[in-house]
Amino acid sequence: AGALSAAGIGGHGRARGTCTPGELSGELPLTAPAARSVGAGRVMTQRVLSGLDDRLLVVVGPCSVHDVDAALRYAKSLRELAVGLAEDLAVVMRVYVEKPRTTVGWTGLLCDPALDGTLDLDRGLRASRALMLEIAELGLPIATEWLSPAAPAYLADLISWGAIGARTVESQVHRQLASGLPMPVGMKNGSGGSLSVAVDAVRSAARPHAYLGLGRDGRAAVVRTSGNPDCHVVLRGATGRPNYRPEDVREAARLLAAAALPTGVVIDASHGNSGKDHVRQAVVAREIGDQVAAGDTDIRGVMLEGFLVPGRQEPGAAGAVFGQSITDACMGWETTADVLHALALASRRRRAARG
Ligand SMILES: C[C@@H](OP(=O)(O)O)C(=O)O
Ligand SMILES: [Mn+2]
Repeated sequence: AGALSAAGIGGHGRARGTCTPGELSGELPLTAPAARSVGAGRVMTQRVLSGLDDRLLVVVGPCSVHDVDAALRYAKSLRELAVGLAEDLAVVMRVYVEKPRTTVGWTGLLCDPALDGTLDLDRGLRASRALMLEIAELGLPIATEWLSPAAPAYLADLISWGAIGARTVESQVHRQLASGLPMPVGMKNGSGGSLSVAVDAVRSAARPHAYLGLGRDGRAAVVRTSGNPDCHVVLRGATGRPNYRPEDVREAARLLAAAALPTGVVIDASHGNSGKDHVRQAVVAREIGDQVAAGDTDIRGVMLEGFLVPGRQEPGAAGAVFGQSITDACMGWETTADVLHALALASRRRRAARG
């Protein structure tokens, strides 16, 4: 008999209560410094995405967080670099605690903090919120992908920019979720490369919705949303089909304009745009920088996957490498810093070209 049997549905699962969102916030409250960082990060991303702020948004960090010490070490280095480049770049750190898998695999810090399939979500929820709090208190805005519809109730107050991934961008559940979130949300193009599903997702998320959700008290709730006006498309390519080039940005702008939506996009230099090859990713990021320097104002931001050590390793590998991704391959710190300097120069050149 499954959990759903309690509801008379029958099924193969079983449910056991966990902390409510209110209880987790009570254990790990949003502090004033963290709230200031989150709020400033939301205003920054909204202003850059709308074009009010002419800098370039850079969403950068590891594909996934599996080791909180390594993530914090990275955050401290990134914060320092972000301050130095703040004239030209608006930097937000990827703190991805939920990982969508094409088939099966490790599902992230929130679901499997021990990296061993024990799926201790009680521990993962706390580890995720505690890490995000520490990073926000550094004054570094945080980006994350929203996967479980219940996750925002526990973590949204710490996030300045969200993503709906390529595997869930067609999901009405995720579009409804995004329509009520208090931060800009990037809609990745479909895993097969479809731009239109991302444009549809932006349109849907901009509208009010009502859905069955989770309240802070942990009870099921009817969630009513007003619509999120700060959603946008993220060009992340697809297998063998990169979409970061000028003609792709023009196509995205055409589809967005046809839907009476703002034409600004973020381009993900990783994933389908570089075949998850961290060496190729740096080349792609520089090419995107060239497009920015040439004056392309529809490119509002760039997503990069970078960590302390380049490449990737298997989860739980013997002799695990500190600061190396256990999901998609990432650029190392030095390469990421070089790319950020190049993107800052590109942003400066775009500003100069616009006079
Ligand atoms: C999950 C992945 O995003 P995408 O949905 O583009 O594969 C990522 O950002 O690590
Ligand atoms: Mn990734």
